[in-house]
Amino acid sequence: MSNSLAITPRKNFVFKNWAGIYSAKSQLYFQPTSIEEVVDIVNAARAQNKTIVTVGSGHSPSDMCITNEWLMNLDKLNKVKEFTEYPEENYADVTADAGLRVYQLGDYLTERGYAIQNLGSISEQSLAGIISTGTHGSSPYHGLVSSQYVNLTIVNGKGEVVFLDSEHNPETFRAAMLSLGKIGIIVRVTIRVVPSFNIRSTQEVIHFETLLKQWDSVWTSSEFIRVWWYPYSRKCVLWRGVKTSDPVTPPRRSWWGMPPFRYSYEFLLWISTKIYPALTPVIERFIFHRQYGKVETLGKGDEAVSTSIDGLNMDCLFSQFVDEWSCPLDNGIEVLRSLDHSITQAGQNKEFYVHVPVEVRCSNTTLPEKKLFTSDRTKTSPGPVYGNMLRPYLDNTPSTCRYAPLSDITNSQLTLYINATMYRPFGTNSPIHKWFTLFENTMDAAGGKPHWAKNFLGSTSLVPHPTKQESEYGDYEMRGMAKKIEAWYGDDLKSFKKIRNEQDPENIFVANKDWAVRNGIIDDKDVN
Ligand SMILES: Cc1cc2nc3c(=O)[nH]c(=O)nc-3n(C[C@H](O)[C@H](O)[C@H](O)COP(=O)(O)OP(=O)(O)OC[C@H]3O[C@@H](n4cnc5c(N)ncnc54)[C@H](O)[C@@H]3O)c2cc1C
Ligand SMILES: O=C1O[C@H](CO)C(O)=C1O
Repeated sequence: MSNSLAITPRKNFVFKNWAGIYSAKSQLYFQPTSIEEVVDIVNAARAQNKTIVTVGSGHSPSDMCITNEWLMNLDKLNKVKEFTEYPEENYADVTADAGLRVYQLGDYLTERGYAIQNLGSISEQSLAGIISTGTHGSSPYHGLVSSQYVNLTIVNGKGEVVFLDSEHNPETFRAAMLSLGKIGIIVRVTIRVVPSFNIRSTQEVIHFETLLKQWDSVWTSSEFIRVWWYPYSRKCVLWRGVKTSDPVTPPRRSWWGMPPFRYSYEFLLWISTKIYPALTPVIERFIFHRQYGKVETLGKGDEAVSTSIDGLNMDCLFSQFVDEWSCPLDNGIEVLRSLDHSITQAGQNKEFYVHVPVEVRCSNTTLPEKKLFTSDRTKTSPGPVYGNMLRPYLDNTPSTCRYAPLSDITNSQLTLYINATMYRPFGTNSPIHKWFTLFENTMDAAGGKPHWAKNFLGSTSLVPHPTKQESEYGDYEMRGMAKKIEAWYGDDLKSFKKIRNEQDPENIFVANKDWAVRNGIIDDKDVN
């Protein structure tokens, strides 16, 4: 085991996450340029009894990447290594260093006529980070982004380079596909990609009640679909997209996309947060009308054609807290009615106000038993070409949904995601505790679980040994959900922990221990 290093780390580097909520000064900050350097750093950490957090693009909203010990980032391990086309099968596999960002891979693939199959709202993430917390987009056909990954190479806590796929170490592959950085450092990935496609989307303004009335059919009406809910306006924006080979059209006009109006919106949010919270519903209605107009447009929404990345990504506006949960889509009407009622009541009682949009999305994380036939696919064929058909142990979506072929998909196959966003105008905090607690209780009662990356709060009653009283926590401070997480994930969590202990017996990756213990991923006794 080596104690000296060829790579020179930076000292006292301060990491701040994208939202700017959390920051920490690490003792040493490494940006390795090769897998060999990653191995050397892990071995040096073992020799010096240090822990390592690997951070991707730092887009996780929570404090999960916060550490005062060693911090690693793979922005300099970012080359495409191999690109293999399978023309008979109508897909290609691309192997790249895990520090490459999603948008960088997108650019590489566009030049070769290929595209990533499905994405979330942004493309800033690293290829390792995007799978490590269970990132998803919104589609009745596609699941977690990790379902597009064919294999991973990790450097584990013993300094070993381990190749993982469905045949080699499938159980470790399941753990590493959603690992929260706790199984090993992902250094290389292979992703299955499809011929490039554009997306023809329609954007309709609909009444909230229309969404609920159409619940049974709307989610399966398009390959890509998402809803932005504006509770005080009682309106939703229904965005639906299909693959097309048609050329890109000019982008939709965006009121808040223009700098003076964007600033005005943020300023109004600041006033409502700091001076007069009861203005929040008025501001929501004002900006909704500016951005989307006053007229309902069901069936006559405005159309646009964009590249796949532009179509799937969105303008996420300002620094924000986000609390996102999944639950069975079948429970959606009940959930939305309950949230709608609570938001209205809270506003009337001046208890709390919410920011918008509340994002309502779906995914299909069911998996077929056999590889799908792909030889007859065209550039615009809907649905996934799976990279693997294994469910990550820590997949937070309902495990009871069963696979059905595309033509037979109904709401029962689908996961509902609801994302509660609270902006931080000009980087200042908004109160979130009352809203997020109500949101979490509602989603929990609907059979939900939190997205691992986000600012879920939990409660001291859910943490075995809370270090503070409830009253000592800050408004937005995560209390943790260990007891719930243990109950929800059961044997899957036990398997994850067993594999974690095998891959990282010296606890090199138990750096942000507080986050992991308060959420039941690590047992306190194992790391003391
Ligand atoms: C504006 C915005 C929009 C978003 N939109 C969506 C969305 O639409 N859908 C969705 O599901 N999520 C969304 N997210 C969440 C985001 O996709 C996840 O937080 C994702 O994990 C971030 O990737 P990253 O590269 O920034 O990873 P980081 O946030 O840096 O790290 C996340 C986790 O991955 C681990 N990790 C990073 N690199 C490695 C590595 N090489 N090896 C092992 N572990 C590693 C870290 O240790 C950490 O546990 C959004 C976030 C923001 C801020
Ligand atoms: O975490 C997320 O942020 C955006 C919303 O602004 C999004 O879609 C997430 O998911």
